Amino acid sequence: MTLASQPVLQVNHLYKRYGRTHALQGVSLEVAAGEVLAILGPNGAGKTTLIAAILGLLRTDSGSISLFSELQQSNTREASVKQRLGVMMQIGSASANLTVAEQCDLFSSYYTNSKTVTELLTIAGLTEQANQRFSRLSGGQKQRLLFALALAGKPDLLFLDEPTLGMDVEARRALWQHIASLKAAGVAVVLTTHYLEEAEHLADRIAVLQHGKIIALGSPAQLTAQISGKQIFCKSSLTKAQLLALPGVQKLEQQHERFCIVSRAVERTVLALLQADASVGDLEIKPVALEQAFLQLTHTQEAL
Ligand SMILES: Nc1ncnc2c1ncn2[C@@H]1O[C@H](COP(=O)(O)OP(=O)(O)OP(=O)(O)O)[C@@H](O)[C@H]1O
Repeated sequence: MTLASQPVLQVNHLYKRYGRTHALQGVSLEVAAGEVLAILGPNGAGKTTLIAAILGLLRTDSGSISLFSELQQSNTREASVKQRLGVMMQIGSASANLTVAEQCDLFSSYYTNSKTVTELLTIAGLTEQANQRFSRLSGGQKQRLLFALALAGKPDLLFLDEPTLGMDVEARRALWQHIASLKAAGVAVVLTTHYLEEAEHLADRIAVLQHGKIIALGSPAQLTAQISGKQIFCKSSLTKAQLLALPGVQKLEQQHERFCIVSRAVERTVLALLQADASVGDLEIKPVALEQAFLQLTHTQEAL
């Protein structure tokens, strides 16, 4: 491995217990410069614990974390490392009484090589709201400001926890574009999201966390390829019960006038469908969506 391709973050066999709860059970992962890693997982999976451990905000039980190729102590980070990290705060942790410009000024002052207040206002799209108090902003505006503040120190490694929560579609797309340009500039990004479309759109790799373990790690295409099923879209005069009874069918949904049938034996399902209903129309077969892959992965694991 060349120096340029050294991971900016390496997590090895990380364990953390809270009393009898195993929050992290041997988590290992790496993130390279210019890579976007999405961490997905159901509530309580250990996402927040993992990110807090990486940031040095808690003492882990065992395992190791390296940042920028340097082994880190469990619950502290040197100033030189902090200068290279960007973290998007939760809305509740921002100072409600400061104005937008004051928040930008405060965050710029933490870093030796920082963006200016004007630059941060532009990133947030809040130049006109510079003198408004944080508490007066809409939910989406607050999220945009918190995103901009995370960039105040021109980070090499950026952590985004549910970055587009509460944003409308337009603001979400704009933020996605911004993340893509950071990635192109070599910034490594670790993000958590509940929007699978977001993970699919942004992430080079997705780590699926459940009960403190990584149960799947790979590109969105690799994750969906792990799932044997395919989606069959069609218009049909059969009833839902008849469609569900076709061979190989795992799941059925009605989407406007079309059905979406998830099948683990697509050829057999389609053959039986055509035999049972000669009027089938608008037939289309697609790989399963990431959402189904995610549900199947987490359910399979739950059943083990
Ligand atoms: N300070 C704590 N004390 C005790 N248990 C904790 C503490 N923090 C987290 N836990 C437990 O550890 C497990 C992992 O929690 P964590 O908050 O990391 O999950 P998460 O994936 O971030 O969940 P969510 O999506 O709901 O935010 C959960 O069972 C949680 O109850």
